Amino acid sequence: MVGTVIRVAVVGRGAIGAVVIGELERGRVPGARLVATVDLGDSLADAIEAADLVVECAGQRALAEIGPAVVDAGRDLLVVSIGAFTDDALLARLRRGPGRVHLTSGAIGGLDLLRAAARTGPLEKVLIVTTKKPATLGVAETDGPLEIMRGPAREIAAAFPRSTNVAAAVALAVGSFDAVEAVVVADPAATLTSHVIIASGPSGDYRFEIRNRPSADNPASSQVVPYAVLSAIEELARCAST
Ligand SMILES: NC(=O)C1=CN([C@@H]2O[C@H](COP(=O)(O)OP(=O)(O)OC[C@H]3O[C@@H](n4cnc5c(N)ncnc54)[C@H](OP(=O)(O)O)[C@@H]3O)[C@@H](O)[C@H]2O)C=CC1
Ligand SMILES: O=C([O-])CC(=O)C(=O)O
Repeated sequence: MVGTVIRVAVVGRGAIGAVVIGELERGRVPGARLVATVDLGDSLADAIEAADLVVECAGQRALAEIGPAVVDAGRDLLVVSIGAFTDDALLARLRRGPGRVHLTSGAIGGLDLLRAAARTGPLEKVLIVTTKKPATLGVAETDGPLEIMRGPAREIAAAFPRSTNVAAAVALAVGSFDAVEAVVVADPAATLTSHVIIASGPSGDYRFEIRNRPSADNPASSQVVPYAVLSAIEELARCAST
């Protein structure tokens, strides 16, 4: 299979999708070729037919709508809107395949270490605190940092579908949506979006602090996210060709 090029379809042409599409069009991902892009109203069936890999950049509701058709057709699916998997049935449905489901690391990192730590035994504590500007979270202006919501990652990722997919990514890495506590903070001074992840367990104590520049096109999404998607596509292309 050396020299295989994977054919990529991108669903969603918003802040994340547009950058992914542009970089693929410019040939910046070795081993991958853009064959289709899909926005609301376009034919998903044609894109699935043309592609080996479908990249979802369209939101949690869109993932639930398009995911089954993608994997049923035997196409691989790279998921950005991971918070949709607060619905256990959706994740189980997609994992039935035959297409495979892959997740982007998105706006955060450290998921590999958290996954390893969770294998050493139950983690005593896993916390993710996300801080964004109030308008970005869709809440009223605040005078200073204000905690908007705290709860299990399952509730938070569903309550803020455009802003806390990272809580779901942490939950999937450690294997529990209910053991991960997530907090959303609105802060008018948050010119950078921050995600602080704290965990402890038998293998040690962990603390990651991520401070991302928001996308100019959609401040709810961090600028780095499409580049995480592109890295994942490159890795999948490398795997397909060896
Ligand atoms: N894993 C992570 O770390 C992160 C995940 N995300 C997730 O990524 C999603 C996309 O982010 P972003 O690009 O910034 O959002 P945008 O709102 O900028 O773009 C989403 C695009 O998808 C389109 N769309 C909606 N439904 C469908 C559908 N059924 N089929 C095809 N296209 C559709 C929208 O069209 P229209 O505008 O017409 O509705 C819009 O153009 C977010 O909603 C969020 O859930 C975001 C950041 C980080
Ligand atoms: O881009 C980010 O910083 C995180 C985000 O919106 C999400 O997890 O949905």
